[in-house]
Amino acid sequence: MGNVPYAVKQCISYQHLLKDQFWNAETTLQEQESPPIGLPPHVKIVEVGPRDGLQNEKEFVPTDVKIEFIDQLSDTGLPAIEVTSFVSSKWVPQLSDHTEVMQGIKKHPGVRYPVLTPNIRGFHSAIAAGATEVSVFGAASETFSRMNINCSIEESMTRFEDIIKAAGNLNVPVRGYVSCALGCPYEGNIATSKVSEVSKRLYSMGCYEVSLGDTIGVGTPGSMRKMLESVMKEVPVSALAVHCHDTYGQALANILTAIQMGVSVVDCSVAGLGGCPYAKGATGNVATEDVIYMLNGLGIQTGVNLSKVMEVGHFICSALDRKTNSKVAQASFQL
Ligand SMILES: CC(C)(COP(=O)([O-])OP(=O)([O-])OC[C@H]1O[C@@H](n2cnc3c(N)ncnc32)[C@H](O)[C@@H]1OP(=O)([O-])[O-])[C@@H](O)C(=O)NCCC(=O)NCCSC(=O)C[C@@](C)(O)CC(=O)[O-]
Repeated sequence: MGNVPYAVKQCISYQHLLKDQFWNAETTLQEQESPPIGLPPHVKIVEVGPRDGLQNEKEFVPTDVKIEFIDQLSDTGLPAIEVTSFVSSKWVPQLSDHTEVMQGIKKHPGVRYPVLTPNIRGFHSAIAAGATEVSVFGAASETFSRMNINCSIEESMTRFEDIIKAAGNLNVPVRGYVSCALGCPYEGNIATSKVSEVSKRLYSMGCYEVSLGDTIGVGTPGSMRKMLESVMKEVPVSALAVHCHDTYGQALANILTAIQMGVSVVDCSVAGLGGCPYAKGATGNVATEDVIYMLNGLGIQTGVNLSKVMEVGHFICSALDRKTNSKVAQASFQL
């Protein structure tokens, strides 16, 4: 017992040490001027917490909480924040306030605010609400496509073509998702050739970036490598992003594998929030805090302030009455 105050004191100073030395990208980068050979010097973080993170929440998250959440994220240095989805409110009731959220947030210059649009109706609603970037979301699994957007892969491509054409007329950039890139909740293994085929179609249609989703978090560094080798034959690596759920605890290892292969865009969700309503059992995305901590340690720049992201994670977890899924936040706030 006599040692407790001393141990606590040590822990507190340890936390300060962490805050000064590991949370801070500048300090880490000064010591390690460039990342190891073969790794990109900069990684773009796409924050999907307000959309992917919240879409599966059972209780409706008040609109003003969503707006405050996004406004706080805008102050962290994140270059892109996925705000909401212009989908059917019957399918995803949690995001039925898409217009109010889009119109309520303070848009920072230099931050992109993409929204999900499954069809031309969603695209028009998004533009009317002030969106200046949209994402279409397809899948490499036929069954998942039907369960998620109620149409075949082929039909989804026709819908996306309409969106991309309309977006082109308005100079609105379009991002593309390929779900089930490393496995499907209904079909199990998905052929890498199918992932590369759908990725190629989205890229050829005009998506400036294709995000490869491990929707149920079953991938491993081995399957990530195999899948990327196949996709990179069809789409330049500079146009690829990875979107890893952490169901099996493999997300950081999978992201590191992707980065080692030249991918420099990573989707993640603050506090590891999330899950897809049409992929039962899948847990949240990899936590933004954990990705930034890893990248800081590798000397890879993101431009994102880790301390500020952790504060936002604390805000949203308090609002949801939830424990964070970020290991970095758990370790840092344990006292
Ligand atoms: C695509 C639809 C709309 C087709 O849904 P549907 O039922 O086939 O469409 P419909 O045309 O028959 O319309 C049904 C109702 O929805 C309305 N509707 C139709 N379109 C819209 C729209 N845009 N906005 C608002 N309402 C819309 C339409 O007006 C109608 O209303 P009703 O007449 O019954 O009152 C539906 O299946 C849907 O909304 N799906 C969304 C599913 C979703 O958001 N899933 C989660 C995101 S994907 C994901 O999480 C994976 C990802 C991206 O993160 C990557 C990864 O991890 O892999």
